Amino acid sequence: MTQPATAQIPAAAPEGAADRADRIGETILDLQNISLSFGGVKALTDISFDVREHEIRAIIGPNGAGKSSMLNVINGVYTPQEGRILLQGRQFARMNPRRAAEMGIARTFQNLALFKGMSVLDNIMTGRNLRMKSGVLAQALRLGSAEREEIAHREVVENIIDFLEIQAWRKTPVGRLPYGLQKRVDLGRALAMEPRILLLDEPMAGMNIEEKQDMSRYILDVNDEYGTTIVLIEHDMGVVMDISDRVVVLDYGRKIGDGAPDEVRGNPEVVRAYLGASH
Ligand SMILES: Nc1ncnc2c1ncn2[C@@H]1O[C@H](COP(=O)(O)OP(=O)(O)OP(=O)(O)O)[C@@H](O)[C@H]1O
Repeated sequence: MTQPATAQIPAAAPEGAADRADRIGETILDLQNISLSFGGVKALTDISFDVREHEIRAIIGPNGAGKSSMLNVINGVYTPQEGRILLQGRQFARMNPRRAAEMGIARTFQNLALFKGMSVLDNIMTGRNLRMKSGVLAQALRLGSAEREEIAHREVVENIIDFLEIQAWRKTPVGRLPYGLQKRVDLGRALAMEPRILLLDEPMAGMNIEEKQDMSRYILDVNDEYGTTIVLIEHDMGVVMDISDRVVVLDYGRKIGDGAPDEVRGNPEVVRAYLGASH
């Protein structure tokens, strides 16, 4: 059964949005006329939007709207047939995951990409891989420079563990943690890359209300304290409207809305898409 749009699109003003608005900078990521098809299926049609430095930018839309595809275009997993990506002023017809990571894009996954048998500490440490200079052999032999490097990396990881308040589970295998905490560890792994842009794929999926509130606070804190630009996909409209500076709305692979939460909430096409949606 469908619910009235007002029930799905809450009217709460974004908390702290005015403060953050002062800190939002120039465009850091610009998607221009992106089209992506899988065989006969058009996942994205002529989508353009930009992301500004230090912004929290949400991508929303009903099931199958193209949100995950858009995130996969940004981090180079999918190559669009048309359009271009401008990242920090450099133009790309195609991105690839390694280049995206080297240019400071990190990502969390809807279906967690953690090593369940490894500890919280070691999982977050995997996020440092790209930044490690010394090879596996030097580290295994604990050669001087490799040891110093590992100590420095561990310090970054310990700071992230403190920041996310997961000290009590540092040595616990991730598979033994409740789902909400595993999501927090996945965020920690992405933060360990010290990203400039963080892509969050449904960070609150499967969480209870309390876990959602915690995760919202961590996202806002990452944005504030680390200055990280955040692009997030989220189904929970309440969360999106509360924490986002601007929202892009997709429906059937097309952009039907783009603006501040209040503007998007009042957009008749967006209301129609959500009234017609089954979730
Ligand atoms: N790898 C793929 N191969 C074929 N079709 C795909 C692939 N990935 C996505 N699609 C199709 O592209 C369209 C957009 O899917 P996408 O997963 O991007 O939407 P979404 O908004 O993220 O959906 P959801 O909210 O359900 O996760 C859908 O029709 C989907 O079936």
